[in-house]
Amino acid sequence: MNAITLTAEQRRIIGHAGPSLLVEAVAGAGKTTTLAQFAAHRHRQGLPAEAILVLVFTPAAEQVFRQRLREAQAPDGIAVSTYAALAARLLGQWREQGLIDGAARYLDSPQALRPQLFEAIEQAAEAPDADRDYNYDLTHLHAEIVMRQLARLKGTLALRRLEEEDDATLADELDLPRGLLAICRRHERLRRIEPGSFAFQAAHDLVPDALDVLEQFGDQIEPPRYGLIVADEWHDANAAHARLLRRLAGPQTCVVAAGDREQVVHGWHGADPRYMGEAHAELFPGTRQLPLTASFRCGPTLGACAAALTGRPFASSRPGDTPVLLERYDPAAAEACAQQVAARLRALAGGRAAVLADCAVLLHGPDQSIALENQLIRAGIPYAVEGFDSYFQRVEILMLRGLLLIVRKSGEARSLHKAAPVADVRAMVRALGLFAGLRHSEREMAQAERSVADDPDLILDFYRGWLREERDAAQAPPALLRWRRRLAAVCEFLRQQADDWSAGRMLAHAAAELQLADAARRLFVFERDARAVARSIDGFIAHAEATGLPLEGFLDALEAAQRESASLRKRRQRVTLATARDAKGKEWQHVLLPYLADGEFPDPREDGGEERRLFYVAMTRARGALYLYAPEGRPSRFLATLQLDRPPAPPAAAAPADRIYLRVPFAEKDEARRLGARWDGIQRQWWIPPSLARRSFARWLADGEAE
Ligand SMILES: Nc1ncnc2c1ncn2[C@@H]1O[C@H](COP(=O)(O)OP(=O)(O)OP(=O)(O)O)[C@@H](O)[C@H]1O
Repeated sequence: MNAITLTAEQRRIIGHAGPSLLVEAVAGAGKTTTLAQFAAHRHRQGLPAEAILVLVFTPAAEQVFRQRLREAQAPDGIAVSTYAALAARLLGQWREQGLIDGAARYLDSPQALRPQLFEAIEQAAEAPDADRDYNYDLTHLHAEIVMRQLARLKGTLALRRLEEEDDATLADELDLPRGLLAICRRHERLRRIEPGSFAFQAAHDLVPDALDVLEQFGDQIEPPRYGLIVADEWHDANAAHARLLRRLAGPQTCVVAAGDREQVVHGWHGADPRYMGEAHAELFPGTRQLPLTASFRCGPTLGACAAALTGRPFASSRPGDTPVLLERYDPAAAEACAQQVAARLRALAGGRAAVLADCAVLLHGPDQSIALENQLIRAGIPYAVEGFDSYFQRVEILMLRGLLLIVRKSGEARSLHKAAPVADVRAMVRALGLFAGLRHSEREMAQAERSVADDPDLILDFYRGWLREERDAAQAPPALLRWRRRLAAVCEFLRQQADDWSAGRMLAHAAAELQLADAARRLFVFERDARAVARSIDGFIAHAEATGLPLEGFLDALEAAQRESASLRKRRQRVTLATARDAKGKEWQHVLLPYLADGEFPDPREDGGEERRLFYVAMTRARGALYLYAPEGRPSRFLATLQLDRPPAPPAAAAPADRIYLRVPFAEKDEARRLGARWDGIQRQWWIPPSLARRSFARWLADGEAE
């Protein structure tokens, strides 16, 4: 990238010398760029790289920040970390030093946490003071509710109060059932043996645990001290993040945070937009707020759409426009949307692969990728899948592929090795075992995978032996045993039809008989994940049906497509396929948003506000143009909000970069207005142009700014 010329606003931020600074700005206004330049500038002024810490929320944001640091020619030694990774590292160090107990087991997925969730539910149900009005179900849905509540209570630090306050008072205050709070308390007792000693930890425990240790053993621990801590995407901070940041900042630390309230997409873990305002100022008294007024990324037309969506002004300083184009597709035609997306990409690239590298197709969820990947493969368009697995490798698809391998009349025609790569055959064994709820040890599972990988025809033996045997009948729930028996019956039945039925028909039969959507619910704690899996299964079946191929032909086609996909994904210049959530902080010249249908985006089962913000994040990733794809008849309701039929936006006015912002208390706003100050709706601050005499506004300016 060419070196950028920093604006006066950016220079003012970078030159900030006080202890704490907060920047709020719309998408693409240069927050990350300016923070990276800030760090580079401090380093050039003599602050060692090791004294600088950059904190972000996701590995994807970490990647973006490192890139911006390189652009700012900052040294490699600057640490960029997620809060969770930092907390894990600190906990590890304290364990090594013997300050805290070393036994904590890390549970890396909601599924892995499920037994503990169920145990807490059971314990709470059996307690003498159990809430008679509460339903202590041992179901996936209930586990999800508990898990979400735990993440939120931890993120907001309300869980700590459970030890000190009684459930009834707290339940009233937090507007939660007393039974649910009691389960959360049980769970925390199972987990936290004593201060500094944890039986197990999930991702949402890491930051609150590190904070607890810091607060409880503060006198024995010397936390790492930094000269500068940079907090990007600060709008996603919850109370635990904010307190950890406060603890890490020593008296000499400069804390610089930036964010955009309209981009909060982590409400589920208690993200609190107040940290973009009054709560931040409470933690870091004397915080200075400085603005970045306009988006460098999104031109006026896209800016006007963003403003219409959010109800908040969106200024642009991009020299060119970012047009927004809407294409309709026929929802009755199976792959129409994916075909139109592929055609657009082909037209954009016009044979130049480099263009593709600056294009992204952003999805609401990974389950939407099947038709798209197939179209890209057919059209020979190189692509990369970011943040989720290509559909060939997803657990539900591996399970269906395993099922097809079981029911084919194998052995005679060719080896199974030809039907799928060895690594996939192993993964299929694991996926089948997962869906069937097999409780084999890791060692036994690995052995089964190895034998099937050595001789893939053994998949049949695996199925006959393990899937049908019932040696864990005593522990397995009866519904699961019934499901396994049904699976065995479906497989036997389908083996009889292998010569006559198409692969699509077989899969549709299996999905209906085995109620695969419900089976997915058994596996996933989060309803959202289970729904995505169910939709992905539907997508795969629709694809198989659309090919009309018999089983062997379909397996051949699948294998060829997978080979082609692997080779396309190896190319250097390729289109990015990602979810809107994973696209946060990134940008591309062309952004395509497919499947903007009613019921898809926004998903009516998700929080409406968060879905709108997710849509805002997705659309504001575009620099050059944004392409929207909506079905005829039932488009996403966000499209109407965008007011796409307004006349074209005028070219961007020059960046209002030279505004001088004032700190005017609410009671003095009329006085400021009378003197000529103007209101900036984005920054929610009063400002004056440089042409006005600053002396008249001195009381609202920082020291040194009034001259
Ligand atoms: N002074 C400048 N002149 C020109 N372009 C700039 C300038 N500062 C930043 N940019 C460009 O603006 C674009 C957006 O920058 P950046 O990603 O830092 O914005 P952001 O506010 O962090 O965005 P988001 O809110 O989406 O995370 C990038 O392409 C960046 O290179």
